[in-house]
Formats: sequence, structure tokens, C-alpha cells
Amino acid sequence: MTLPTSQTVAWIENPGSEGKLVIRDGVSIQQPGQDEVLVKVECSGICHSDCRNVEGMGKYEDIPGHEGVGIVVKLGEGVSPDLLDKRVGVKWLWSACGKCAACKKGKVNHCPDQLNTGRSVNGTLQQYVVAHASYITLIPDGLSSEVAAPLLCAGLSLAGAVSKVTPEVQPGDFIAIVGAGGGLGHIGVQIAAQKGYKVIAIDSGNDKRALCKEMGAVAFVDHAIEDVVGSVKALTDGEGAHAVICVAGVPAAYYQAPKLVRNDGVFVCVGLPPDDFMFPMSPIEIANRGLVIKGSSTGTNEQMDELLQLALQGIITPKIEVYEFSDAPKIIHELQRYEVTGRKVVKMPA
Ligand SMILES: NC(=O)c1ccc[n+]([C@@H]2O[C@H](COP(=O)([O-])OP(=O)(O)OC[C@H]3O[C@@H](n4cnc5c(N)ncnc54)[C@H](O)[C@@H]3O)[C@@H](O)[C@H]2O)c1
Ligand SMILES: [Zn+2]
Ligand SMILES: [Zn+2]
Repeated sequence: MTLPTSQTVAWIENPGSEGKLVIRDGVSIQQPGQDEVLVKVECSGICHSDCRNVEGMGKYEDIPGHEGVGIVVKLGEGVSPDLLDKRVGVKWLWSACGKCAACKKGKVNHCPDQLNTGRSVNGTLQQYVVAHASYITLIPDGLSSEVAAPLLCAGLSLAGAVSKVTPEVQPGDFIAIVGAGGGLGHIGVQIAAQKGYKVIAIDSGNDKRALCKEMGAVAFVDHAIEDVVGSVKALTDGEGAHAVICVAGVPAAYYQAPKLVRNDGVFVCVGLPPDDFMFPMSPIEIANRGLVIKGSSTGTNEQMDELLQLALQGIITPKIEVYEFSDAPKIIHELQRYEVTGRKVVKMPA
């Protein structure tokens, strides 16, 4: 197959408070190096972390996107020929060192020397993306690319986060998910409910309420119109949830969410607030209440494979809406205003 030399991409202009995503034609296609492949992207989910790139938080590349599904069209040196023509997922974890303590335990998602798609290298909101051959994910036949896309970051991140509530919290216990109606949250509700936890979903609006209930939440609390702390306490015999997973990357959510967890419970940080925001809790309170505070970033390769199999069996069913690639800038604005229910996925131009 003869490949083109230039392509259409989504490009970040003026990253920062004036930053915006623009569709740009005629951008050159990168070539795969040693141990790398070139993937022709079919579709990509758009994650709230892509908004961080646009807003200039952290150090990012020009092209965001890290929920891409496509076909391997070219191999770099040292890559097995078996990968050619395979349908694969390109995830946030572009590569890990393979040598550190976290990597040796299989916890590649917490490798200190990892590279990230859309952060350290250009991302999946382009027609052709270069990926590391060892860190792409084979997409099982029978699972559509559009459904697989949000599993690669949103789904995997909540598979990782829900796994972090153990060993302290057990099936039958309450998990409150803050930001439950968005991309990550709604899949998290389903994963946690499938594992037997009683999920209290916290978000706002009737669409998100309906989606969280459909995903298996036992209750929904609307943070825009209800007393969140009082409602969660009332649902949990006055104690608070056994675990809280804070998915909303919003300071207001991080101020409120620790009040929802019972003493001796687990708090998992997932949502990414502005870079200068610090966890707003006194060590004295953490000590006195015996809280277990954990962090979670994406998930392991095993969790990825397990999640894809659950989706193939129809047990995990992300709610997606599919749009044209030219809609990507609009979707970024909608995410910035917290208007997206579930996940929006864009199809790349052929
Ligand atoms: N740690 C990780 O593994 C990881 C991975 C991917 C994304 N992220 C981060 O997770 C966050 C969520 O990403 P997403 O793509 O699901 O975003 P999203 O915009 O789809 O969902 C966020 C949800 O939070 C809700 N929300 C906002 N303020 C709230 C509040 N005060 N209380 C309760 N809910 C509130 C919004 O209504 C929205 O539904 C972002 O900060 C993103 O950068 C973290
Ligand atoms: Zn993401
Ligand atoms: Zn490592």
C-alpha cells in the first residue's frame, strides 16, 4: 500500500487560557522508528485530559488524543511482521521503561519514566500516529472500533481506580463516584456495579442521572441542586461511603469528596485538577479518620485485556456518540463546560 506523505490533524493553537484546537491539513506524517509502528487511525475518543493539553497544563505535544483505534500500516525496524494490518488501540501509556520496580510488578501505568500519547509524543487526533509496538493493544474481532476507543483511556482508568479500593473495601460496600456521568465515570459505575459494589453516582443533570442508573448505580445525587454530603450520609447509615473515587478534575469536587468517605475508608484520586491545586485536607484529619488515600493513573495491560473481553461479551457497554473529525474542536468546548454525557468519539477522514 502506498501511503500519503501528509495528513489532516487536530492541532493545538496557543496552548493556555486562549488555547484552541484547530483542524489542520497538509501536516507531514511521522515515520516509525526502531520498535515502532505507524497506525492509520479509524476513530478516537476525546478525553477531558485532551482539554488540559489545549489549556496548556503540563508540557504537551501539538496533537492531543489517546483513545485511538486503527490499523497498523507500516512497521519500523525490529517489529514482528505479524503486526501488519492488525487492528490496534493506542493508549495514554505510549511506553514504559520495563526496568523499574513498578514495571517489574506489571504496574507499567505507574512507571516514572513512561512516555504518554498526546503528551510526550503526538496523539491520536491525526490520521496516522506512530506508536510503540510493545504498548499497543490488539482489539478483539467482533468489538467495534468506536466502542473500543473509550475503553482505552476512560474504561481502563476506572478499571484501575476501582481495583484500588481493595483490600479495604469489599463487594456489597458503597463506592461513591464523583463525576459519574462523564467519560470515565459512567464506565466506572458499570465496572464497580458488575463487581458487586453499591455505587452512589454524583454528577448533575437528568441525562447523566439516567445514564448512571442505566449503568447500575443504586443512587444518583445531583451536585448542582442537592446537598451532596447529607444525601450520601443518608444513603449510608450516616457513615459515608466505604470508598470515594474522585473522577471530576475540579477543585470544588476535591473539596467536597473527602467529606463523603467514612472513617477508615478509601479515597482514590483520579480526576486531574489545575496543576497548582493541592489536595485540600489536613494530615491531622487524615490521621484521625484513618483514611487511606490512593492515586490511580490508567491501568495495567491485564486490566486492559480483561476490559476488552467484558466489552466483547456485552457486559461493559460504554455510552458513545460518534461524530465527524471536524467536530473535535466543538467537543473540546463541550467537555470544558461539562456538557458531555458518556463519551464522544470522532471518526477520522478515510
Ligand atoms: N487518573 C487517570 O487515570 C485519568 C485518566 C483520564 C482522565 N483523567 C482525568 O479525569 C477527569 C475526568 O475525565 P473525563 O474525560 O471523564 O471528563 P468528563 O468531562 O467526561 O467528566 C467529568 C464529569 O465530572 C462532572 N463534575 C464536574 N464538577 C463536578 C462536581 N463538583 N461534582 C461532581 N461531578 C462534577 C461533570 O459534570 C462531568 O460529567 C479529568 O480531570 C481528566 O483529566 C484521569
Ligand atoms: Zn484520557
Ligand atoms: Zn518503568
